[in-house]
Amino acid sequence: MVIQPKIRGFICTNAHPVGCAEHVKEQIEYVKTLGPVANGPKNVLVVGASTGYGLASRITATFGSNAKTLGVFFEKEPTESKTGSAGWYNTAAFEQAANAAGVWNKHINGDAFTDELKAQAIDIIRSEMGKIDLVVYSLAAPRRKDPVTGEVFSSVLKPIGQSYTARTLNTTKREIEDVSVDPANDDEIYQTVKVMGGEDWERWLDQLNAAGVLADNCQTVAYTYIGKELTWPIYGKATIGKAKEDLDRAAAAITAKLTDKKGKAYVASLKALVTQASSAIPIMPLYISLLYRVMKEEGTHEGCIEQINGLFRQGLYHSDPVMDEAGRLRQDGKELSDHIQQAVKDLWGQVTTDTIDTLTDYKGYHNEFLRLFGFGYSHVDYDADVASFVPLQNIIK
Ligand SMILES: NC(=O)c1ccc[n+]([C@@H]2O[C@H](COP(=O)([O-])OP(=O)(O)OC[C@H]3O[C@@H](n4cnc5c(N)ncnc54)[C@H](O)[C@@H]3O)[C@@H](O)[C@H]2O)c1
Repeated sequence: MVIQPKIRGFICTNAHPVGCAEHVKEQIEYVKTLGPVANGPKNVLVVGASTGYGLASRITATFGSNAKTLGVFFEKEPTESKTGSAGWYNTAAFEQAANAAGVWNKHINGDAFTDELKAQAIDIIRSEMGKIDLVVYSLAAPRRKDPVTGEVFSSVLKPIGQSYTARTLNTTKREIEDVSVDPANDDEIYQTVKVMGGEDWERWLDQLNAAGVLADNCQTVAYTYIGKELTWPIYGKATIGKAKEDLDRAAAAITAKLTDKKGKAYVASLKALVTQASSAIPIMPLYISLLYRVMKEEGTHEGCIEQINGLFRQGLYHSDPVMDEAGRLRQDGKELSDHIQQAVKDLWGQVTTDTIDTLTDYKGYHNEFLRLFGFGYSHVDYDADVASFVPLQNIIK
């Protein structure tokens, strides 16, 4: 079939297998050019492994360290008549490259919040991998069913305390407009923490630890975004920020429980980037379009794969990693530097619908958004007939 992008609001509802393979290939090439990660991981579990930061983590572990990876994700399987989701096609391309390089890789497609999936992962680790020395937790999900009570929680992206009004870029209309978001109530805050906080990360580590499948000196990392004044009202000091604060609590709890094996849990703060998750956050399309413009001009722009390689090479596997006062690993220093934030703020005040293309890098933002779904690659023929069905050989049934 011929596959063209179908964009609905902030999401693209289909994906292109050939373009997704390009998206993965570029990241693999980047890791290879940097060479091996010194003392890198050997046996890695990546929860949220198919897109964004989790995919970049899996690629870095595989092609920077020859590590075995078990990837967990929630993706739509393609059929002969329907495209799959981007994460499925990304994984197909990843799997092909990892198999060709002779590096073990398997995947589980399902709900990572369930205890059944965790048990399934533990079985595979025990029978096929050996003890895990790195667990990457990179989930971005709108809902979570509590595995104990069965209650379903939903996350919201809302400010806390007062409503928030700001200029944003309406990506459907391609216009600058004001957006107002009402503050969350206590229940919405609670539910967001239940979904995006540290509870499930901790549960993963508890169950892995109880099963005896964690190696001595193992590490685990969960990803956060901290930001600054410009994004605090809708992120850092909003519902999602509350959930992310709970990661700090969970990191301390996990580290305490792993004392015997000298294990360590880290929260890593990463740069704002276009991913499926971030494009859903109000004002982020404008903030990121302005940030890209400013950081590209300065030559300091980075994508997921650059950020994760920085995290592995200067953080997780560095003998003296740079940490903030709360013990978090940071890769967001350049984004949060005063002069970059000030430049973004200045442009934010000036930009109008007519100046979107001159004052922001919306073109770059939009192209990167398309690439998340395998579109927007100049050397891929989007009029060509391609098979939508792409099987995964190494998927656990
Ligand atoms: N994008 C950013 O700007 C940014 C910045 C800093 C930190 N982060 C954080 O990084 C993490 C990953 O975000 P991302 O932007 O890469 O998101 P993403 O949407 O690209 O990836 C989410 C991943 O989670 C998986 N997933 C979602 N629900 C699942 C479920 N129920 N069970 C199993 N897998 C499930 C998806 O399949 C995918 O692999 C998040 O914690 C996010 O807050 C993102």
